[in-house]
Amino acid sequence: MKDGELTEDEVSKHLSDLGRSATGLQHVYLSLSVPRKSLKNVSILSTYIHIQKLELPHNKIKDLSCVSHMPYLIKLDASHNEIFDFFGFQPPKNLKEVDFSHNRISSMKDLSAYTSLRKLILGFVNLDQVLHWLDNFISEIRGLEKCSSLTHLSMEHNKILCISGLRNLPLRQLCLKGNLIKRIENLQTLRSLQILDLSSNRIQSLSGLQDLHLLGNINLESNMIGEIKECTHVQYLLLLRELNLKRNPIQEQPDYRLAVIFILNHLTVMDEQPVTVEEKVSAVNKYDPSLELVAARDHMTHVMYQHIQPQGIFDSTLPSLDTPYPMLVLTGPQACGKRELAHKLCHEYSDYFGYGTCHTTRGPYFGEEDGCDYHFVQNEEFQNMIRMGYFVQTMQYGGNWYGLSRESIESVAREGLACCVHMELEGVFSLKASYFEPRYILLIPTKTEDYISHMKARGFYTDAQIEKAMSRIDLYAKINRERPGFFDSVILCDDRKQAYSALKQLIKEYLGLEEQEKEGGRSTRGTPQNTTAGAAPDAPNPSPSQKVRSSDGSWGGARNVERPVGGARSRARHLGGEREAKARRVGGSEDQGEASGGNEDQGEASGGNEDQGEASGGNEDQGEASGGNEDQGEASGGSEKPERDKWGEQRTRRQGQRVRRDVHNRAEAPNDVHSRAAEPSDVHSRAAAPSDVHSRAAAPSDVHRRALAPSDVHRRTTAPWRRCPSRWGLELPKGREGGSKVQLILSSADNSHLIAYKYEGGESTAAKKIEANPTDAYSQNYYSKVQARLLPQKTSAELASIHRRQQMVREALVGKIPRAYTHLFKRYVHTSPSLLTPYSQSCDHNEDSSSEESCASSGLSMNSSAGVRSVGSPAEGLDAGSGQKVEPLDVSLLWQNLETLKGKNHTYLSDDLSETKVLSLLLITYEHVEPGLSPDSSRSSPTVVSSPGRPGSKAKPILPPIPQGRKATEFVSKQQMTVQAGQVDEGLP
Ligand SMILES: Nc1ncnc2c1ncn2[C@@H]1O[C@H](COP(=O)(O)OP(=O)(O)OP(=O)(O)O)[C@@H](O)[C@H]1O
Repeated sequence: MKDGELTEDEVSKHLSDLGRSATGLQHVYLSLSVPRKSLKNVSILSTYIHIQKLELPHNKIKDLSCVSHMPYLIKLDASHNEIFDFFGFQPPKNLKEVDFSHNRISSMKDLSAYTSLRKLILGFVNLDQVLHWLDNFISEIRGLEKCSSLTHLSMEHNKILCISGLRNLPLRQLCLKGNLIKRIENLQTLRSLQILDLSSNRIQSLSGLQDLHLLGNINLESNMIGEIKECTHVQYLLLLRELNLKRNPIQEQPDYRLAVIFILNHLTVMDEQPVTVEEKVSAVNKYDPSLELVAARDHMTHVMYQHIQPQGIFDSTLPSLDTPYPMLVLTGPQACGKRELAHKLCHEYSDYFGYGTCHTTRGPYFGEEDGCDYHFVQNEEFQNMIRMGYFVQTMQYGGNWYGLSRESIESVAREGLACCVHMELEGVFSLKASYFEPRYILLIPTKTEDYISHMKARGFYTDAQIEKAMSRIDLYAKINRERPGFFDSVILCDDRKQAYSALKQLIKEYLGLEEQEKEGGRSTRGTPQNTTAGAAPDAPNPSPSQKVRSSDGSWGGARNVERPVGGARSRARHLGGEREAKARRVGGSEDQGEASGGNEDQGEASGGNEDQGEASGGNEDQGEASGGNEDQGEASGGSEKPERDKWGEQRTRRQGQRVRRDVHNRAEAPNDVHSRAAEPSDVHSRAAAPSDVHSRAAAPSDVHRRALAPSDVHRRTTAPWRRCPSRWGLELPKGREGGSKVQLILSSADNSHLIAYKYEGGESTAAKKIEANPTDAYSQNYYSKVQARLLPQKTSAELASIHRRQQMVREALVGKIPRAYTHLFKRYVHTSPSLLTPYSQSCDHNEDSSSEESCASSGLSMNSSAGVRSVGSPAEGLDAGSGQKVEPLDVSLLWQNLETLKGKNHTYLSDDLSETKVLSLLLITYEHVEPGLSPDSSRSSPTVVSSPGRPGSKAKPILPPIPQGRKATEFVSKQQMTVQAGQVDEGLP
């Protein structure tokens, strides 16, 4: 090759692809490739007119005019040459691919004649001069407008300053790498673009790509993209699979990769690394966690900090197995009115509710008061509070932190009030993870225009905030739709007044205030069902659409339970002047009158499960039991409020050691006893409201549980919500008249059956089988919850012990076994055979299990009426007994308590005991108050004997045997310790 001139010999060596000419008349070579020959002159190629593919890369060619004689040329590679003249030849008609990269082309020209052009490579067209003459670079894309077939354009490493001249091209691949482009622009018409390389430019934003829906690969390496949010510009490019953001400032963002993967969740390759499934899951969990996950994290955080920081014991709100601290949570989207409603409610029902003030890091709006609407704190302080474990839950909303502190709740609880708070959905989820068990009311707007205009009218919110709040309406609706029962109730809040009425109605129903109001208007009391249907006179009936009862009916359940209690109380209060007058005569105050003679107290004392539980389980409750629980507390403290809060009764209890002192009140006020007994109206009123007594007595399980959790008894006093568990409706046996005190309860395993009970006066009637209301999901859930908590805690030894004791109780009751308890029951058999007779006979004749259980009951009954406390302590009896080593199990205490019933009561036994498995035994005795009864005898304390303590209680399920000769008092107190753990023994004899 001479002077870089291409010769015929050279050509002939490099020809290839023998084929037919375009005319098809002759055979010709179709391809010529002469690379790296330092060719300068290729003019000889003018004679090779049939060439279709010409490759002359890495030569020194400056002139390609020979191509003008190649009409059939399809592909031209003239890269790495020294060509100045851009397309300096006549356009071959079928020219489809041209590579002019690495030449010396400084500007583009009109290529409209090259209509067949599909691929044009113009990279590094001015490489040699890059550093010298900016003017000689291609700085602008132009001349391609008519290249209607151009699908591939590469103009890398030029000096293109801005993207232009590509309008409506059918480009599928575009490479503008290594230019000076600052902005992605003018690409929106490239609808076919699939691969875009804009690497090594000065691009700061991905804006401009959002319409390129076929884009699958974007290379933006070595640019100036700094914000993760830039990725949102391409997040709706659903075909985008590969993105390269290497060497961009964005890489320094924390968790950059996860963040980008989260936004662009269709990516399969990112920064030239495959995106793994794990990364995608982590990204979602990090940036869009489910509400449950948020709640769990929040809860975990607070639990952890509560554990690692020293904490005061907030006993008022401690979790209790049966009676969680009462809380009301109003939830709903921002500015739906929940805060306003919460304030209003707390104001109007200030005897019941206190506003739980949350903390927030947002600044106060105009008119907001620190400590009233929120505790406004700085972010630093808030974070510190989190670390100190002060919060029950927290949440970030709109860039601000919100948190409900334990102290906020506790300060309300200390007042003896239920805590009313408002919060967003995440807060609800978080609270649901905590030990609190609030009632949740969803306030939801349905008229979006009104909602928006309300938010606008407040003037606090940006459009984005309004939009966010709006979007959350759907979230609330979705949760409500998909999780029946998640909210206890739903109130539409388009109209604030109506919403408040609906809320009030719910609250009133729950509190039983409606009942009381009705009772205020008429002396007779409706059934719970009657009152359910009725609306409060002063509250407009919310339309069904406004008030949606939760699927689990928990409000309803609560309501139905509450009413009898509230009704009884109000009835007791309404009972009238005579009793009050007497009470005043005797005790100097109405409250004393109530304490000693009030039917409420009687009802509670004799039949009230909770009060029995309290009575026997807690020191203060003993005071209650013997003196009329709350009323005596009040008696010594002052007059009763006209409409005293049930929940507020705890205040009375808390306030008062006086309650405990009242243990003696009765003894000191025997006249009260007389007045009480002398008031048949009381008894009758009670008889007239059997469900009242029974609703309370009918919850043996309640007593049972309470006895299982003696420490809870104490805490319960702070838990006005506690009346809720009395959901086990007990039907009063027909034919009973007069007498009302349930003396003895033997509960079935599932607590749904009352097996035997006993009350004073009236005719003998067998107890009815009582089923827990199956529709009361709350009860069912509640009970299974209790069971779930109890069961796993029992060791096999405990279970064996329980079983053994149950067995022994059964056998002892039917007089079959001579073991540990035998002597106890023998004593009773001898002391009170008359009551036993009919049952013991039936036992003799019937060996089957049902009769055995019947006999068990009868045995209990017999025992319950045997022995009088004053005769001798159980321990004495034990000591004097057979001398056997006796386990001081519940039954021994049972015996002790049975003494109090000696000869005073009739016993009624279940007539369907065969159906009932006696798995737990409860004995509840209350002092027997009868006319003429001596103060001393009436002072005997009620006691609950129960099966083993619940996990966490101090009660040991299995007690050691009593050493021979142990004193009765020791034994008793030990036993009671199991029930009354941690409680002072005030009031106990
Ligand atoms: N501790 C909390 N946990 C979760 N959400 C909370 C908490 N405290 C307040 N919120 C909720 O955060 C959202 C924002 O509260 P903020 O008080 O700033 O809003 P607002 O415009 O006054 O609306 P609202 O009238 O609903 O309170 C509200 O929906 C509020 O109920």
